Amino acid sequence: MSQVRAAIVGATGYGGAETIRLLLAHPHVAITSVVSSSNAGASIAEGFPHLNGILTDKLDAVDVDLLKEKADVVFLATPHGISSELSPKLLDAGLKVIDISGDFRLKNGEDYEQWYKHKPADPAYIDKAVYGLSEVFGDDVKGTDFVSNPGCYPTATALGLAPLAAHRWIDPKSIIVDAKSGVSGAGRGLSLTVHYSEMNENFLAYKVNKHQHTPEIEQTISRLAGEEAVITFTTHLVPMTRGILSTIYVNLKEARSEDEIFALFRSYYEGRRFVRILEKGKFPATKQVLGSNYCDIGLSLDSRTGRLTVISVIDNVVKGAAGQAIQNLNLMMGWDEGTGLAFSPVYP
Ligand SMILES: NC(=O)C1=CN([C@@H]2O[C@H](COP(=O)(O)OP(=O)(O)OC[C@H]3O[C@@H](n4cnc5c(N)ncnc54)[C@H](OP(=O)(O)O)[C@@H]3O)[C@@H](O)[C@H]2O)C=CC1
Ligand SMILES: CC(=O)N[C@@H](CCC(=O)OP(=O)(O)O)C(=O)O
Repeated sequence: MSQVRAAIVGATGYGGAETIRLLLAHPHVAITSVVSSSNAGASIAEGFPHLNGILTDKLDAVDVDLLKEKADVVFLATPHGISSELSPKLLDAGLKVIDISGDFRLKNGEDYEQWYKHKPADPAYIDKAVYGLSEVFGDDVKGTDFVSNPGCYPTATALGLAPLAAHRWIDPKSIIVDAKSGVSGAGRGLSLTVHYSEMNENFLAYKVNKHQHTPEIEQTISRLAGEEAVITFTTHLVPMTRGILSTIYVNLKEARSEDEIFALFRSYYEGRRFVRILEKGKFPATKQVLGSNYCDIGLSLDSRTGRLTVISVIDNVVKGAAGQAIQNLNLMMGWDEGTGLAFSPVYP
């Protein structure tokens, strides 16, 4: 099989660097361009010494004609508001695009403007973008040229709710999500919040009732449940580098046993190797998925309140970004979805 040529725009950020790390181990992909808007001409290894002797290519400038010449598929790991302009040009040039940013996730441009505070993309391209929550909408991804990769919190949260929503077992207006992330979720750029002495031995809630992932989770759950979902969603920063733990509370529409709920999750994710449903009474820790594409889910039905608690963990830069992006490339290309991703989590 000839190699697919991949370019990474935003290669000097955390999402881009992780895409590089994972693609270097992919048997059917060759990295042919790493792109920077601010540092073209420098070696990628200059800013990322872990790549010394592995990938030392010079960074290319952002240039659609050059990308057309050098690549078949472009991963965009850029801040919001860049892909909305760049993706249409790349698609028009005949390239495949996997957008790791949030620019094409929301189907309603007004929602995007309200939550992301950027101008929405051209509606024709928003329509074209396939939302790539791989285990849930993977069939839509097959054969497409344009994937909008889900956000990190929405990946952990929606995977924890999808079987219940798709089978209409839950009240989609009763969902409360309490989610925590490591600081790499905020990217490589510096800010006071992620400063070591501010974050070390600290734990805080942020963007309360204002997080841009709220409408994305609602969009997915509404689509699956066939009725409008409204969620309460609170995000927290934890002093660790990687990992998301999403604790989800939800009311069932009708009484169900815990065994029925476990059976539903196991059958929904049957054959999907990256979602692991834990045994009854076990709950996941972020460390058990560190550096991997797994999403581990624990469940508990509280017989006292009748409420279900779902706990879902991912590595934000792998399953929450680069790993799922590559899983989506595999689906786009008709390869096994686990190609290049079949490694164990890092432990300890
Ligand atoms: N970190 C995470 O866990 C996750 C991130 N994401 C999303 O992925 C995207 C990237 O995030 P992350 O890697 O964390 O962010 P970073 O801040 O670490 O990296 C973003 C990179 O984008 C590049 N960039 C900035 N401006 C432009 C521009 N005008 N044109 C092209 N490239 C530009 C910068 O590199 P340079 O100056 O060299 O061009 C920078 O290194 C974001 O949209 C984020 O929301 C999604 C899921 C998880
Ligand atoms: C810890 C942290 O700051 N996380 C980021 C997640 C950003 C991300 O990955 O999501 P988007 O692609 O939608 O920006 C946040 O909460 O905004």
